[in-house]
Order: sequence, then structure tokens, then C-alpha cells
Amino acid sequence: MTHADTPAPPIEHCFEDRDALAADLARTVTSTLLDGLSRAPRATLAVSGGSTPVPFFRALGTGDLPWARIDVTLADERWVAPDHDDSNERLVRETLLGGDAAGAGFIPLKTSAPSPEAGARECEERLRGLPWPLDAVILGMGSDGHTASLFPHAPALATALDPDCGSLCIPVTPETAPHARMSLTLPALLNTHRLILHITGADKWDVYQQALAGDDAFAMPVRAVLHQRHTPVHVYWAP
Ligand SMILES: O=C(O)[C@H](O)[C@@H](O)[C@H](O)[C@H](O)COP(=O)(O)O
Repeated sequence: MTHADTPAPPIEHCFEDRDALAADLARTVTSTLLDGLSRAPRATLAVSGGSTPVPFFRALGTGDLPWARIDVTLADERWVAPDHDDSNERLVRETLLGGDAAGAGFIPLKTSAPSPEAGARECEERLRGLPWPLDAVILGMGSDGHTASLFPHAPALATALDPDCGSLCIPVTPETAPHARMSLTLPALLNTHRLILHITGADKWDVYQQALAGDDAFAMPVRAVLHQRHTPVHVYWAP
């Protein structure tokens, strides 16, 4: 691999504490969305679920943004009802979109179909209706190295990680996590003006270092995000 072929290392942003990270990340995403609105009538943000992003969601949701011109969608979703405790849609509606940001558009991945396989066509059509590239994509990471719902050794992973995958979303049934899911594919996750991996805690830093040190994306799918040349990835971390 020549120097020109070598992926650039992630750009790391490390903070003393999680509140400082959340505030800085909210400022960065606010600025990114405003940049997008200077170029187009609407801006689009894709976020992940889990516990890590909640302080960031609350900080962003109180930001001074023209939320009526902003659309929010998800990097992945568990195939559960929108009022289920495990629903990412519910998490985002209650934390990010609960206050000043209530006027934002929200594009859910969950459809009324009984399975992600049955709902894939409608979900794909919803996503194709968005203006790509997205303005920002916020990813998390599990301790097994999954990101979005791209889980290690999942049956759909080869397709989801294929740079030539023509789909924006793909059903995933993880072997090591509950619920069937819908995930954005790697090409969709990378098709953004600002790509951010948001992790906290010493354990997640160790997992991140392990991901950087290896190249088997089937063992740690977050490697497909870290070791690519398409989109610079910013890693936000606090203890
Ligand atoms: O639907 C999901 O579960 C998320 O999209 C997932 O990819 C999440 O980002 C990681 O599992 C980290 O979750 P925590 O922030 O709770 O550690």
C-alpha cells in the first residue's frame, strides 16, 4: 500500500469529562448543521442510540438552531415499537427532540412491517428521500467493536461493509445483542460531511485502540469506519 493509499488516522478530540465533551460536540454539530443550511434549504443529522450520546443530545437540543429546517434520522434502529424501552426513535424523541428541537423533522427507520426484512424497501425509500451526503453522522461503538448495528460476524455484514453496496440500509440480526435491527450500510454511514465516533470510558478507549491496531472488520466492524479513505473520522472521547 503506497503512502497515498494509507488511510488518514482518525482525528482525536479528548476531553477531561463527559459534560465538556457533550458541550463541545454540540457546538461542533450545531456549526456543521448551520454550514449545511448555508448551502441548502435543509440539513440532515443521523445519530446512534445507546447511553453514550444522551448528554450530547440534551446539549444539542437546547442549541440555537432553525430546527424546522433540520431533519434527524438514525444510524440504526432496533425493530421494536417506537414506544418500546429499547427503541432508538423513542430515545431520540425524548432526549434530543423533546424541547426546543421538537420542531425538527424526524425520519424513523422502523416501519409497520413485522420485520426489518419486510420493512427494508420502505426504509430505503425514506432514506433515499434525504439529501445526501448527510451533514453529520454520529456513531457509537460497543465493547465488541460494533458500530450502528454492524455487529461482528453478523450474516449481513459482508454486504453492509461492501463499498459498492447499493443500499442505504440493511436488516441485521446480531448474534450477540437483542432485537432484529435495521442499520445504515457502511457507504451510507460514510456519505456525510462530518463523521463522528463518540465514545466514553477507559474500556471503550481500549476497544478503540484494539480496533486501530487490527484490520479484520468482520471481527470489529468499527474498523471499517476507522480504516477508510473516503471520509475523515473524528473520535470524541472522555473518561
Ligand atoms: O442501537 C444501538 O445500540 C446503537 O446505535 C449502538 O451502535 C450504540 O452506539 C453502541 O451499542 C454503544 O452503546 P452505548 O453508548 O450504550 O455504549
